[in-house]
Amino acid sequence: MQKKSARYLAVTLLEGIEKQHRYANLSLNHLLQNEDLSEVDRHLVTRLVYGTIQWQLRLDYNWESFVKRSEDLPLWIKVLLRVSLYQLFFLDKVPAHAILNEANEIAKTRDHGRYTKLVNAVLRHVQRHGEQDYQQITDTEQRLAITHSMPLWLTHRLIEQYGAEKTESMLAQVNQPPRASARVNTVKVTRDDLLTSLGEELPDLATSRLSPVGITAEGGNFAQLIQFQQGQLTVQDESSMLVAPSLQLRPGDQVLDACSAPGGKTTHIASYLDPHSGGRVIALDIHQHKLDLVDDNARRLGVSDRVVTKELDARRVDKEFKDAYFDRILVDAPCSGLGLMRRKPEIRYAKHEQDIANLPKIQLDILSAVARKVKVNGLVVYSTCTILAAENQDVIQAFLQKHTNFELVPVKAAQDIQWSGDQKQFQLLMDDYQTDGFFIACLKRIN
Ligand SMILES: C[S@@+](CC[C@H](N)C(=O)[O-])C[C@H]1O[C@@H](n2cnc3c(N)ncnc32)[C@H](O)[C@@H]1O
Repeated sequence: MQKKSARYLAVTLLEGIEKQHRYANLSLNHLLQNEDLSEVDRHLVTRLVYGTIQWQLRLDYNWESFVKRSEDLPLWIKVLLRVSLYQLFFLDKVPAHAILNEANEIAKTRDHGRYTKLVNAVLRHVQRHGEQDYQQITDTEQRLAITHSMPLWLTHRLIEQYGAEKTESMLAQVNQPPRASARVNTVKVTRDDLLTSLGEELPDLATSRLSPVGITAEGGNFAQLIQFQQGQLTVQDESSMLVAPSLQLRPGDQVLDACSAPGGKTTHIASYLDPHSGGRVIALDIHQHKLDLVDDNARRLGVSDRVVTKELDARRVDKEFKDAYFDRILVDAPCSGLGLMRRKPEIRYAKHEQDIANLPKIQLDILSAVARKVKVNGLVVYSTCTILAAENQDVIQAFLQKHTNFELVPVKAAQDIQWSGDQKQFQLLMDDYQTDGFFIACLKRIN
């Protein structure tokens, strides 16, 4: 059998991601593990998959107007055109004739070659006329949506919330390659010692500007290092590392982590606790298979002695725990994840306004259910990896209206961090420190 080319593999993978709503990173890892590809081809497939998803709407804008009833075309043609245009516009080193030839070869293998002429005609046309000039789009929302490849409804919501200028700056950041980032596991090693041992292994290694336990690198993959297997570090975005310090933990605290899987924050919380003083974090999740990941992570990071996992819908905590039992509670709520668009570019197209409309109720229900379980003077931290007020500030406002025995207190961080907007509610945006978008609010029970 003829070996499949990198471009053919990228087209097939992208088709599957879109049709079956799969995660790009998981699908790509699976492909890279199962196909026998050279290093060059591995890089090319990775670039084609992420780049094409990132710029999808902008790429479509460049061909759709030349094709009648473009929406009726089979998905594989749309994907093939996107992958080809991505190479024409973004990859300087690939000659145009090679891109067109390969697209032609792929088109011949599908649907009995029925669409080969169309694919060739569209690509020749775009090659002759070049990329569209987006500055010509007079409507601001549409211009930003196309330029940065963001669905129009989402661009509209962001402009409404943050204004056009901030939205543009944020969106420009979203399509930049993110730095790799990891949290040092201080249970096993100090940051300085780990940096020394990582030495030359990773390019452009640096300490985080947000967290005293964060490290970043220009490229590379922290999860492939021996230090990862040894539990000296774990992969985590710098923004997520701000959650555990905001709980202001003490060694003997009883902590509830209401939505814990896969355990990034549970294990960070655990690093502040001392099992000999009775310190413990109970990690809940609605899915048992995800809790297995929390257990695996706790074992690898050497904190199993202070982590207890339990399958439970956090809205049902009443069945399991007495009121005022915990010193600290974290609700790292299920959310739209729109703050993660840099690392998961497909999120922006997979989420629709109606999916998001249902989330605030679930978020508020979880927060309200667990709030009774914290002691007087104890803290409940609410966090999400999204940037929409409906899932963040509005949830907090609705909670405070119903729970007059709680007040908002400032979010404590170990390092000086600047953010715009309400200073009591921490909303980090992707362009602030080139991290994921993240929200944290700290609620204190006052009686
Ligand atoms: C944002 S993720 C948590 C990430 C995690 N805190 C970490 O740092 O690795 C939200 C989690 O909430 C879980 N979840 C969703 N609904 C839930 C519910 N009603 N009760 C408990 N967990 C829930 C999901 O399965 C998911 O694992």
